[in-house]
Amino acid sequence: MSLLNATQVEGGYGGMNILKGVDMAIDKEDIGVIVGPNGAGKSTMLKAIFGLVEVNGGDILLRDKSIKNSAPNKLVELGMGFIPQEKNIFPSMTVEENLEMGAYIKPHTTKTMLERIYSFFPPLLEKRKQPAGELSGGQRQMVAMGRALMTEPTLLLLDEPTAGLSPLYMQEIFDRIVEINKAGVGILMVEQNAKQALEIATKGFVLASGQNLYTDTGQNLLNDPEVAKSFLGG
Ligand SMILES: Nc1ncnc2c1ncn2[C@@H]1O[C@H](COP(=O)(O)OP(=O)(O)OP(=O)(O)O)[C@@H](O)[C@H]1O
Repeated sequence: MSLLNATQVEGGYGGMNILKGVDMAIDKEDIGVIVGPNGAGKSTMLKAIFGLVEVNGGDILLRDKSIKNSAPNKLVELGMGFIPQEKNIFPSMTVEENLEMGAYIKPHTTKTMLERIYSFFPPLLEKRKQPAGELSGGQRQMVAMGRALMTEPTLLLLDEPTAGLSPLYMQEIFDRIVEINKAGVGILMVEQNAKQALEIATKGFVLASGQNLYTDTGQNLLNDPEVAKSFLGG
């Protein structure tokens, strides 16, 4: 049984299908990375899984049950977390308030979860009383990830977690993602920093024009000359 099994997903905006039959399966042990050119439908696929984009065809199963077109709040209750690329923190609230907001469906676990989040992201403990908007880009991304982890998801969806970060912070975020995965959370993320992301990917998906072009382990995609030439900058 896959944690997530999306088959032949069609969907998009206003009746127009951006996704034209996309397949994607993720297990608990997996770090799945979606790469591909601008406009390929990478973000649209994540949003379709999280109920933010209408799915018109195919199916999306979470632990063998269809969640197609389920509302995001229901999906959070079922163990899914989603971190959008933009506006993923409340800048005027403190780091800790941001994290506490994440625990809304399980308020009784707040204290334990805060401790767990601070162990994943030590810099956040130090800055817990500061407004999140004052933090560096990498630390703000940690707040966004921490907030999503407060509900103890089993599947975490991340839309370009390293966008706009320096190479050092990028690697730090990827390292944290590996640790979160090792703690038992399946990962599916969209990345523009394709090479570095595929390094940690157990599964890589190259999307183009709303379709799967290549699906393989991250390492095999990195070693594939065709993929390297067309999608990884040679
Ligand atoms: N809210 C929306 N309404 C209508 N069309 C949209 C909307 N969001 C995205 N699109 C269109 O859907 C297509 C796929 O967009 P998507 O954001 O999924 O691409 P992507 O592969 O994530 O690329 P990028 O790296 O540019 O974000 C694009 O043609 C885009 O213009």
